[in-house]
Amino acid sequence: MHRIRNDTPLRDIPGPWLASCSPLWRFWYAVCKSNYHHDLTNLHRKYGNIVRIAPNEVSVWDPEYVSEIYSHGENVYPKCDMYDIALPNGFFNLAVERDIKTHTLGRRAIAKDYSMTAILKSEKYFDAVIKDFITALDKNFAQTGKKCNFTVWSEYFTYDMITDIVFGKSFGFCNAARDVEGGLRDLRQMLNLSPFLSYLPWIWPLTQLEIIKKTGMKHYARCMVREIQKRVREGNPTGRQDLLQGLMDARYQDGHALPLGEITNHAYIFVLAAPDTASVALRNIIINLCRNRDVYQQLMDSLLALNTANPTWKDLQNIPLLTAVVKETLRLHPPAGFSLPRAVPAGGRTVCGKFLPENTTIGMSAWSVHANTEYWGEDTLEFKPERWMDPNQMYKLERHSLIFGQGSRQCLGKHIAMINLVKVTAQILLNFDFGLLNEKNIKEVFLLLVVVDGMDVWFKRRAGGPLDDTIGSESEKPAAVTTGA
Ligand code: HEM
Repeated sequence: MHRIRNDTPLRDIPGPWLASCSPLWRFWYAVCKSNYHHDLTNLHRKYGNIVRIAPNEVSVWDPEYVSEIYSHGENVYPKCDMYDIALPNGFFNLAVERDIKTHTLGRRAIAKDYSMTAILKSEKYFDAVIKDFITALDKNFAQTGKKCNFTVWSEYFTYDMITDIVFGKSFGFCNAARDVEGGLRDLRQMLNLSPFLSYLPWIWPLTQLEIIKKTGMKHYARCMVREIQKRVREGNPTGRQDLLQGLMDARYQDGHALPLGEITNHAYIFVLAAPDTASVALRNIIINLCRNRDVYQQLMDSLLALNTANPTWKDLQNIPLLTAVVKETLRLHPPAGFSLPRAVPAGGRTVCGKFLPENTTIGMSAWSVHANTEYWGEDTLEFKPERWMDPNQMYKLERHSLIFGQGSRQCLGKHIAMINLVKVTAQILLNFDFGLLNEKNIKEVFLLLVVVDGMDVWFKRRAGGPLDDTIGSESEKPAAVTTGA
């Protein structure tokens, strides 16, 4: 232990003694206590801008280093070996590829389909999924008076949303009001295992055991493979340009198509990356609106002033507060709770005044970075959407926050997530009055992502809202919730 701690230039970097010589410190906080997102921030408060959190790993707190560690181009810090945990099938995997050149070429081959302009072409399909969600909330909760387990229902929505955009049809969780084919149960099982596997690397060989593969992802994997094989067999009868079609049409610079194994990996990653991140964001948006009724009221007034039951993305851009509420929620409760680890490039680097040799693992946690009062000011932990409406603050936030990561590995689905979160929030507000139940049961759990469990919500049709057929004359009411689909 003495040698692990001291036979390295990292010996001078402050941090807990146990962390400097064993992975057990992190295992205790990240796996056993499940509060690691806050524990890490407290470490930085105690030890400063750079902290040793494992024998070969440091965490950095100063937001100015975001552009150094998560950059574009030649100077990129590559992803570290923690990403090898994703089960390899031998084909390129966008989210876990560590080689910079391979990643750049692979991302370039598909990136055009994920720009804001490209994603907005699917707006009418998003509207249809949102409509299913609103109708299901109305039928199952507003009309019955039953409490809604919003932890689960927000996942139904985001799973429907991502399967619809990837495969051209949703898996129908909202309509069925249940976890179709056990896909969400599989995702949760995998999420529960992920800190354990990530922070105790010697456990990795176990992931190859048949029994773990089967319990973890059996149904989920079966659904993905079935949809892809069907597309290969039957072509694309609807002609809809969904993401799967985009992947099949995509070409590398030299003209070659993506092999099927690579397409499968992309589809897997999209359906893995979206439901948990976006659903936890939606839960936190609802919580913040319930706890900040002044902001809620301002938003309602602006939405009603639009005078339409089906505002488009473009209409909603006239309400900067709405996008600000979504971004502020993501800033205060970033779904990704782990510290986006990278490997220090060849030759080593000096960071926060400390020399780090090549291959040191280095990372920044969005939770810690966003909580840095020295950089952002004393009110950084307060819910203040207006900070996103001040051009100076917004510039700093867009550049140095880590909600979607930064640089060449920034989230590919950022626009999908933002459009859907903004639009679904608007529809929930327009259609329902709502509030939290049993607030003391709501808890955040660190599972690499920071999930929100135990969230119950009541919904009532909003008087005079699109679903309401008892109050107000026809002329006073906005049109019924129909979407462009
Ligand atoms: C609120 C929702 C979301 C959040 C907060 C989020 C957050 C992130 C973050 C922080 C990263 C960087 C990880 C790293 O650097 O290690 C990332 C990467 C990624 N995300 Fe998201 N994500 C969200 C939604 C989505 C959606 C809807 C998709 C679906 C297409 C998606 C696909 C990806 C992919 C493919 C990557 C890897 C990109 C690469 O390495 O080139 N994400 N996301």
